[in-house]
Amino acid sequence: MNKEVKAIVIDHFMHFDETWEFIERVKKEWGVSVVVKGNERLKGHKYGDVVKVSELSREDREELQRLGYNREEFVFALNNIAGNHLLKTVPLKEAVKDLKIDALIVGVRWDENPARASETFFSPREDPPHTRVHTILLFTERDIWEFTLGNRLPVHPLYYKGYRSLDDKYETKKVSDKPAWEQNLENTPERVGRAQDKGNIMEILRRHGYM
Ligand SMILES: Nc1ncnc2c1ncn2[C@@H]1O[C@H](COP(=O)(O)OS(=O)(=O)O)[C@@H](OP(=O)(O)O)[C@H]1O
Repeated sequence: MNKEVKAIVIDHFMHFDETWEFIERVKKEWGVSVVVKGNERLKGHKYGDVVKVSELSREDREELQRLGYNREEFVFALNNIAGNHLLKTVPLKEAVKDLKIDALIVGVRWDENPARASETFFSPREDPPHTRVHTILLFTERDIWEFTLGNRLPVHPLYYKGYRSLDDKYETKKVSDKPAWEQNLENTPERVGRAQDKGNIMEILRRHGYM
């Protein structure tokens, strides 16, 4: 892999241990250069803590204002708009800015969520200015597994254990005892084990820079 190409991992402080082990393994085996970026201003909070907006840094308060969030508190978790935005989108935007990234390749797909269904392959963004490059928009979940297993690509160990779509360790649920690729991919929802997909959270988050 070209050493100039960097992979960015957004650390929302709630990844599974297996996710970090997997990242280390891929780094070593594939020689991928990985940059880890989190919202360090929020480090130290624990999952479920109630965070007061008035105690946030100016940057984070401004981010919540832009989002139209006007409550006084939010829960430190990914299942709500404020927590998710500050822990994922904000560090992502800061990484794009700090690393002076022109093009960010993101693995979102049309069929994952209605909020992603009209995404384009090259998607210009303003805050900060860059282009999102969505190379696998047209893949189905089945296509992903056929490509991954067919080419013997490394597989995150939790997919063997019945998880179907992975995010944080507190709220991502295992949905079967079968490996992800042996599940009924065509007739059951891929992201049912994901808290942040409830309601229209994803749509609002995406308007503000979410993946
Ligand atoms: N923590 C973190 N760090 C860096 N990049 C990330 C992260 N989470 C999601 N992504 C990117 O978003 C793509 C879609 O994955 P998900 O649908 O699981 O994302 S999300 O959690 O709803 O954003 C995902 O594509 P894949 O890596 O192909 O799954 C990534 O490009």
